[in-house]
Amino acid sequence: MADPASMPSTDTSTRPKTSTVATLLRLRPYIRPARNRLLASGLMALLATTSGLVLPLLIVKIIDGPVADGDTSALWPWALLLLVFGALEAAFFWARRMLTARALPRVEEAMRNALYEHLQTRPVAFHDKWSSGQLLSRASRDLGQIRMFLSFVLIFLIVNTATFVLGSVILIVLNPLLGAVVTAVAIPVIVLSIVFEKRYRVVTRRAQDQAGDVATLMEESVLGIRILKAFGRHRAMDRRFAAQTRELRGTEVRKARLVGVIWAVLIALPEAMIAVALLLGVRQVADGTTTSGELVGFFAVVMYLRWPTTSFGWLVAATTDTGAAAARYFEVMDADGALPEPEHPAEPAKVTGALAFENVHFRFPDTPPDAPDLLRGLDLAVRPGETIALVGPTGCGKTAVTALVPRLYDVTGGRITLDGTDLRDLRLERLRRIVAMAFEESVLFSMSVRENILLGFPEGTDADVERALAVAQAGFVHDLPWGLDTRVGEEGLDLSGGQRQRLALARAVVSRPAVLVLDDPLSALDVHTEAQVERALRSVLSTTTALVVAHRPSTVQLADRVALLDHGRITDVGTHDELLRRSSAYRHLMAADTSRFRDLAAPRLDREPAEEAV
Ligand SMILES: Nc1ncnc2c1ncn2[C@@H]1O[C@H](COP(=O)(O)OP(=O)(O)OP(=O)(O)O)[C@@H](O)[C@H]1O
Repeated sequence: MADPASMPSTDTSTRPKTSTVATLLRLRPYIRPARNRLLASGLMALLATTSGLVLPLLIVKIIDGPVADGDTSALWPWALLLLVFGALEAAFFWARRMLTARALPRVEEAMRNALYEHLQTRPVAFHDKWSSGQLLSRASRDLGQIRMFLSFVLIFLIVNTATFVLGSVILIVLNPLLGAVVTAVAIPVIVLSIVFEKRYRVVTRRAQDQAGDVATLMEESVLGIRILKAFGRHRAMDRRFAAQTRELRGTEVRKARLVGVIWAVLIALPEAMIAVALLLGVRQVADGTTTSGELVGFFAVVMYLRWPTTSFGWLVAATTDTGAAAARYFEVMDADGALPEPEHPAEPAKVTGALAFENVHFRFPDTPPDAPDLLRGLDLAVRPGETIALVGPTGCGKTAVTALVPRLYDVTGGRITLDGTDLRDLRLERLRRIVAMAFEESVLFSMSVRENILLGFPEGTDADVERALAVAQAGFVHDLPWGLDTRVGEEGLDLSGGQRQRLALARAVVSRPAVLVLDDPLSALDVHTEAQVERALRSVLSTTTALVVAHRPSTVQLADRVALLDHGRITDVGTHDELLRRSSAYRHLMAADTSRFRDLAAPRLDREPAEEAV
């Protein structure tokens, strides 16, 4: 469970303040494969702008030449040139788009794949801390923003700046005084953009985080829709969702206001400068210090520079949005804490399955410093082929103990050994092939039944699958519309809790693992199906070392011995009967179910198991 204080939150005040440029520069490794295309695309954009800038110069020539002389026949070559440069501008723009059209989705794909791989390799502790909505919004919205920036904003930022510089040079050459007046606009534009970027950065980051929170709530509400409906809470959730979207809207409006202000200023400033230049220019024509052709040409260039100038505010905003999106992306990518792999991994030739917990201490990473460890010197030895039931009061750490065996978490003290080898000396991949797990909550993926069962054992055959199905008493899959090929999981056929649990059990046993860890794996089964599964499971457990979290006496029956977990330690180990005799704590735990347990000691299997709805 994540501690709210340590959750990635929408509070932007505590984050390291890396500049937008520094953050964007971190995109370089991803852009590298598309670098040549991006450069070529930038070149095309520059050529397009240069071709466009030639057009006003041609107009000067036409007005001062054929138009002033009244020589219509001399007009044609100029008109043709106008056409050629106009066509060139269009062709270069087309080439620019084509160059980035294929390359940039690849950059986005590479970044998304890197993020996915990173998430897959992060330890469970990382996922405890991050909400799925925040991760989803980073993988979708933020990466989309980065692609938009690379395909459009970055190029125009460079090209518009280059156009402005080139255009300013032309203006100053055409008319130094008017050119100086018009290009002086760059100074307030730059100053205002810097001020704007600083303020906008905070707001855009807040908006992106709030969008992530909205995604989280949306996802939780969709996944938990049955619970919300059953408890009649959908209206309350509506209100909560509306409150979050209202907050997001407020931030978006603030963003829009900031953009509106800078946009208005960046339009008004050049217009004011143009008005001043126009007055001065008309006087110059009247004085005869410039020709009307030169004045028209000058203003044609000025008009050409309007978009690069006015778009600057929008481009700065989009760049800042992207800086914040990239920061959010790298926040996830920078999160480390991966379980360390051994430098010199042990390579046991044969695994017998002797599992030993030696003075194990454990606390979840986000446990407050003043809270005691969850496991406080736990000792337990499981012999090869033995099944131990782990029993204890709710919340005492049984699930935590099981999670330590496949190293979903690492012990914080002591060690766990397999055939005498510290688990941390085995490569994770090797360890997770030795240890198979079935959790109480059985998650199935949107894949076929076969793929779900062979998830951790892809080389398994249909015979392996059939054997696992028999152990898990999951023959019902053959009655599904497409048998083993039926798609289940979120996008597939809905299965009952008991059916899911049996598939999860089949997934755990299919590879005949040396060590089997089962966290209350039969909790969703009716008593008769449970008894059948137990009978079939016994054959597997006779050859496998197993640790089984048991809440019900019927599950305890599977075990050779029972370990009682209390206050972070194993307080007693023995057979069920021994513990019933000597441990009042155990008797207390089992009391509620003892009568049922006695019944199950000789289960009546002559009746048909209750049917579970598909
Ligand atoms: N990811 C986590 N981060 C922090 N604390 C956690 C996390 N998971 C569980 N806990 C806490 O650790 C304690 C032990 O949890 P655990 O699930 O191991 O207990 P359990 O004995 O399996 O309980 P139950 O019998 O109810 O399944 C609980 O107090 C729980 O709130």
